[in-house]
Amino acid sequence: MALASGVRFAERALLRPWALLRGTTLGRTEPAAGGGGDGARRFGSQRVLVEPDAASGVAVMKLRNPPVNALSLELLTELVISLEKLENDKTFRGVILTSDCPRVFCAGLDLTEICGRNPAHCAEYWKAMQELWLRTYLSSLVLVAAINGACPAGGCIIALSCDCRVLADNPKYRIGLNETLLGIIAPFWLKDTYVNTIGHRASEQALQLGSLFPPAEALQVGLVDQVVPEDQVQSTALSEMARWLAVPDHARQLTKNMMRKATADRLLRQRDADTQNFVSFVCRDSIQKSLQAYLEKLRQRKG
Ligand SMILES: CCCCCCCCCCCC/C=C/CC(=O)SCCNC(=O)CCNC(=O)[C@H](O)C(C)(C)COP(=O)(O)OP(=O)(O)OC[C@H]1O[C@@H](n2cnc3c(N)ncnc32)[C@H](O)[C@@H]1OP(=O)(O)O
Repeated sequence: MALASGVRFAERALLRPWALLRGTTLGRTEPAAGGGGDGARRFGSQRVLVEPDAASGVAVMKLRNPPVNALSLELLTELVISLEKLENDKTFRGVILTSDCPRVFCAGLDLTEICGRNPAHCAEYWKAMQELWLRTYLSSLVLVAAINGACPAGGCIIALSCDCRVLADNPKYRIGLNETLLGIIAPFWLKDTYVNTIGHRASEQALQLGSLFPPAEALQVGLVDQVVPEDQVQSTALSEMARWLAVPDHARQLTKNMMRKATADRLLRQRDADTQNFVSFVCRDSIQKSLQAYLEKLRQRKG
């Protein structure tokens, strides 16, 4: 079959996610509100709600890890498994990724997963983060991010791994990689994803400054493809999806692979070294202190 052998190669190289699954409730299926037939049944897990529409071949995947969809190990694992499930079901050609939590798309890494944790836990956590990025970045499905809330750091990376981004026009919904402001450094594959999206000079500035862009600026710099009123985010994401699905799958998939494979391969070639770098970096006393102070500031800052 003509379908990207490169995509398959990369997919084979990925970890099986099942080993990561702890205390999740994946596979549960329930009728969607008001729904009847198979196409209206939703499935998912505790932290990821999937609303599939078999007729259109599009599923809406909602992150629901309140209060801020921080990427806990469980959420990362459930996202990988839900995506894999949709990829293996040939009924589906596209996924709209959005948030079920008000005002926040995704707050990025769950800092409690790397603060005061032992190196083994940090390593397990980072491998799950790599896995989610590889899966989304190389997904054979069309992925559209319907960004209906704040989208810093790891949240931004999930959105950038999609094929297209629609952001709600609310000045509080800022998007970008703010790692430097936490005293940490974006690893090379986050940097590569940024550069591939907005170019080298804009990334150089934004990464060093830890810039979080409000909607108009995010559109201008190319971090998102559309900015629309909040109540039009889903409908616009669906229109974008239709545009992408109008292209024959095999041609689109091969082209996506051609554009993204080299970037993904860079991580695949040095996954263990990247994990070791991450662990030794975040386990430093000075970095732990910065992260603790940042978390404390977040907890004290309300509203
Ligand atoms: C020299 C060699 C080097 C080689 C090194 C290579 C390796 C480098 C390693 C570095 C890794 C880099 C990767 C980083 C990616 C990341 O994702 S880091 C995470 C960054 N995230 C953020 O900065 C977001 C922080 N959160 C917010 O700004 C806000 O919460 C919000 C805008 C998302 C939402 O605001 P609001 O609705 O007002 O909610 P809050 O009241 O702020 O928060 C509610 C609640 O949630 C807790 N919380 C928020 N974010 C996080 C988080 N990311 N993790 C954990 N918990 C979070 C917050 O503390 C509140 O908790 P309480 O209710 O007070 O308990």
